[in-house]
Amino acid sequence: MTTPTPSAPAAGEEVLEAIGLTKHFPVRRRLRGLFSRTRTAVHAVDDVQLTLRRGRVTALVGESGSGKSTVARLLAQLYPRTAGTIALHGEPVTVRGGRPFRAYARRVQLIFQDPFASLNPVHTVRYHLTRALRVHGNAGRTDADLDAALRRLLERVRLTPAERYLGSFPHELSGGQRQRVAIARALGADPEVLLADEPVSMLDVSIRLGVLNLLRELKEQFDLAILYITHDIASARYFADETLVMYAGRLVEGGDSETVTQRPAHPYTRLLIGSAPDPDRITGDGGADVAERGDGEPPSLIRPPAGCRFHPRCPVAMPRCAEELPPRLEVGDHDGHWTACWLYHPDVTKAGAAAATVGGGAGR
Ligand SMILES: Nc1ncnc2c1ncn2[C@@H]1O[C@H](COP(=O)(O)OP(=O)(O)OP(=O)(O)O)[C@@H](O)[C@H]1O
Repeated sequence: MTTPTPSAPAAGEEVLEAIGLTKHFPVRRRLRGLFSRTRTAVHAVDDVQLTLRRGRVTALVGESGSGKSTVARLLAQLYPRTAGTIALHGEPVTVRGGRPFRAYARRVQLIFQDPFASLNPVHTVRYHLTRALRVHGNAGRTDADLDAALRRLLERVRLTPAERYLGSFPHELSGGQRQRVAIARALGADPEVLLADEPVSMLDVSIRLGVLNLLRELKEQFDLAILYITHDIASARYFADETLVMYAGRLVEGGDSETVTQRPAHPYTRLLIGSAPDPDRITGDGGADVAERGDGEPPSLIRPPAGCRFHPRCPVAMPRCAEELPPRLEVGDHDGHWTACWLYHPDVTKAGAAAATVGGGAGR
């Protein structure tokens, strides 16, 4: 793991940044469309800006299909992007396979939702961890070095005594233990960034908190920058320092987790938080799993709605919302709290204030 040195960057320092990150997946044309000039594409991610900082968890929250996993895969450089920049410590990076990819993966590791699928069933824990250590040059020179490194990794994810787990195959472990092995494997690279794509959503409710607490401890111990992808906004409040809300491929709100979850500004975030309680939730208060909510459908990402993508479902949409894309606007209640919603444009807030003065009504 990164040992703090006098020149080590301070906690909170920017590690990985996405600027205007965009991914459109081309759609294969049917015979009828072969003669048409228009190319169709799934607009999975559009113009995403985000910054991951040392020692901080950033949650990316949204319903199924909103583009969260695509953001993680783009940040991991597993997909080429359609547009935008990914910068590591301020340096734009684009890598496609080979040695540069390995060097990048040493610093930026991805953890998947399903630890069973991501671990090879025919190999033991020892094999998986040894491979990660070797690929990233952290296995040492002797067998004793390797043994010590393996033990350290398992201790870090609280799988002790190590001997009990090293010879196990994935099917011999519980879901939580498998996810801990997947986390240990990621740590084998000694990364600065962990991209955790729904790391607990496949796990039993009773063990989710344990795995999130482990990630939090690791974040603190090693000053990791963590992107936590989830559809459960309540767990974002519990676990993340900052929360970003994604709808239909675009970010619609962001700020510190307490503010975004307690004083949501965007009508979509409000809907997320106000929806029916979800029995699968990690914590008992507030928030819900939008993927399970019944009201309204996310839009087609092949022909996304003009203006604000949420306007067809929005209970307070104005004519402008269907025409113009809202920019990021300061909400004004807390430093850094922003939303992409016309309700927060100075024109609208001033008109609201005037109406409130005259009639004592109108507000957001
Ligand atoms: N390889 C691909 N080819 C074409 N379309 C894709 C591809 N991968 C994702 N998509 C589409 O991009 C959109 C965003 O998908 P993505 O998996 O990123 O969403 P998500 O928010 O992570 O959803 P989930 O929580 O279900 O994983 C979806 O409409 C999806 O169908």
